[in-house]
Amino acid sequence: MKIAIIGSGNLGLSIAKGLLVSNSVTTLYLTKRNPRAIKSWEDYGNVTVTSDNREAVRQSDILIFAVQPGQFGGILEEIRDLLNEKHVLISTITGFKIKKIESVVGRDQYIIRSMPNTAISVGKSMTCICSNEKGRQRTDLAKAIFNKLGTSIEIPEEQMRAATVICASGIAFWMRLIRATTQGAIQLGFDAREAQELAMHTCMGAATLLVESGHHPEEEIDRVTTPKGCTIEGLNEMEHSGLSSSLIKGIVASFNKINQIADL
Ligand SMILES: NC(=O)C1=CN([C@@H]2O[C@H](COP(=O)(O)OP(=O)(O)OC[C@H]3O[C@@H](n4cnc5c(N)ncnc54)[C@H](OP(=O)(O)O)[C@@H]3O)[C@@H](O)[C@H]2O)C=CC1
Ligand SMILES: O=C(O)[C@@H]1CCC=N1
Repeated sequence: MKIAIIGSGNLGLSIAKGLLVSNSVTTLYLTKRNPRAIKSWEDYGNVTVTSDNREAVRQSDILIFAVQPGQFGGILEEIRDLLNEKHVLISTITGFKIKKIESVVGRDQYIIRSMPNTAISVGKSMTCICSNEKGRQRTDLAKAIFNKLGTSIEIPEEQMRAATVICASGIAFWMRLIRATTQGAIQLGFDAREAQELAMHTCMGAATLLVESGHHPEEEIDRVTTPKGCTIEGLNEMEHSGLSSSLIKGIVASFNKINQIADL
């Protein structure tokens, strides 16, 4: 696959790492306006780092856009005359509707909107995708790419804002929970490194249990909570302090913020 990542910042480079580690690219163009800081990515051999978006588009078939929302329209204008039947446009840009993309490049392009997260760099992204009408012919391709870098599902475009909160911002939410657990473990006597290791691997174990069993979380909680035991004591104290409620409120606040800033 000949892929270009237009906008190689936090997310763009996470995608690049995932693609390279999983051997998913023949050639990879990485673009940004100031490419000097990422020049060392060319050491991979099949990677070209450049500020020339047009050259990247000419040399690639799959174009992954990972710039800030305010930068995307101008870039589409810049490259639209180069687009042809070989190109598949994959946007990761928050709140940038397919209709708005089509208004610049036309409806006769394969357009996919995606919402991955930074765990794509380690092949563990939960990625939601949707497409324009023509793009439906390329959703299998997009899914194949994102499934190599984690798990993907197709959703209606109206749910992309919610997917952004749960999957993309979600990485930060889970990180904060892991950090809080680490702080608790340090207070109980583990050193910081050990504490983080215990928190990370327990978190991974919990998620893996659900993924592999298909169980509801409460079913697994029931297996752990000994009557009159320490687990239920801890869980109830957390709930008295609003654990579930504060998570839900945070998710809804994040969603409301997207509604304010996004053009949907
Ligand atoms: N970060 C995340 O976890 C996620 C982000 N997203 C979405 O992905 C997009 C990117 O986010 P993020 O990676 O955090 O943002 P960053 O600001 O880290 O990256 C944006 C990149 O775009 C480059 N850029 C800006 N203008 C141009 C241009 N004209 N041509 C080429 N490159 C350009 C910038 O580099 P330079 O200034 O050198 O040009 C920068 O490296 C956003 O729309 C965000 O909503 C979606 C899901 C998760
Ligand atoms: O925080 C943000 O607005 C962007 C979108 C999802 C992740 N980062």
